[in-house]
Amino acid sequence: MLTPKLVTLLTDQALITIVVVIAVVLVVGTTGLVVARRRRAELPPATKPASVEAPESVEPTVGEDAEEPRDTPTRTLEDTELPEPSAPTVEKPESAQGRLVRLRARLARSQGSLGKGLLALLSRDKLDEEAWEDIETTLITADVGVAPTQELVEKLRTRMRVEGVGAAQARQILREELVDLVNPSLDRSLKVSRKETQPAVVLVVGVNGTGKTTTVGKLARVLVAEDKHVVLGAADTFRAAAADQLQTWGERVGVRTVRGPEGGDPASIAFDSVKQGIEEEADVVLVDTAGRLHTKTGLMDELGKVKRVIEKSAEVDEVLLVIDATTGQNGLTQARVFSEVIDVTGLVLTKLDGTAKGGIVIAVQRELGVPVKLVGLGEGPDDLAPFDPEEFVDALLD
Ligand SMILES: Nc1nc2c(ncn2[C@@H]2O[C@H](COP(=O)(O)OP(=O)(O)OP(=O)(O)O)[C@@H](O)[C@H]2O)c(=O)[nH]1
Repeated sequence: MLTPKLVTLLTDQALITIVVVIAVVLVVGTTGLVVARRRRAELPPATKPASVEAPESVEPTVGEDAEEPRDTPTRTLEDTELPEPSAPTVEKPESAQGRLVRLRARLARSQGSLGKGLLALLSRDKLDEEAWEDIETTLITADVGVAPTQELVEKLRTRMRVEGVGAAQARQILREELVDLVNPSLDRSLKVSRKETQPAVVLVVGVNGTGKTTTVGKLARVLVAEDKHVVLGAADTFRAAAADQLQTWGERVGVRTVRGPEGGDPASIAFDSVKQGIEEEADVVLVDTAGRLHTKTGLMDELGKVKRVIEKSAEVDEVLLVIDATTGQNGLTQARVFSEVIDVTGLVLTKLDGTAKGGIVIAVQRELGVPVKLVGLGEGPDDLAPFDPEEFVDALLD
């Protein structure tokens, strides 16, 4: 029989046992939970599958780009080549010596028929009246002009009579007389040297289309090849593209172009370009002008103003008149008008490569009393050369 004392003792033991069991269960359970949490925290992050199936290609529909997208999986950073930063390339213009040799050959090619024609006629065994008439016609056809032709024929007649005939003799006499006619005593040097505090200023004038802008560009190259510091003035505000054209010429040889608004005042641009030249301590400022020949008074007003405005800050050292050699008598008439409105100091004969009428050199010098200083012999950037009478005549006779 259980005594009350025994019952109390049993109950106490049972209670202790229950408490111990609960405590053990609690401790084991908590430890399990903590370990499980830690394990989960230590697991690596979920990775993508090693290969992903490319989606089936789908034809692009309206509004989608039909080309392969730029960011396809095959494009990696390594295949993308970065472009080299492009530095502006400045050209080195051809030296004077190089261009003279090359252009002499071109001159000989274009003018050969004049020289060879004359030589063939003069070398005839019998120089009768008909032969002399043919010589005259050849000279007139080559634009030598009537008065210089008669002068030359007269001298040739006398010398051939006195000194005798024969091919070698004829060549020598013709060479001497032609050189004399082109007048080697004229000063053909270009005034392009800086003075004490000022750059030299060259104004380039002439009828539109004769090659003024091209000549300014080519002349800049001649001067850069001589290590001169050049500034260009785009005072041809009449033809919209002229300033761009000039700037392009300048950029090719690292020369600055001063320009103004389209249709702006040419005199103010000419002034600004000279001011820029003074500031930069340039050797020479080349000013391109518009060539429209509206009326003589209009032309006089415009060119006169350009010159006067420049002269507020610097002297104008050269006024170069550009004449297109292919325009013959017409070109001469236009040149006369220009020389009446402004004091021309030198002539530039362009497009001599495009005509066999090199006699224009003689005619135009006679007509205007001004020396040909430069000749244009092609559209290439270095196709401009100083004019040399002996070289010119030798090229005719080669
Ligand atoms: N074959 C040849 N073409 C030339 C020569 N000089 C200039 N030209 C060409 O003649 C054309 C007219 O030249 P430009 O320099 O634009 O003439 P521009 O006198 O400035 O004309 P405007 O600005 O309208 O007054 C261009 O196509 C030139 O390439 C040359 O010596 N030989």
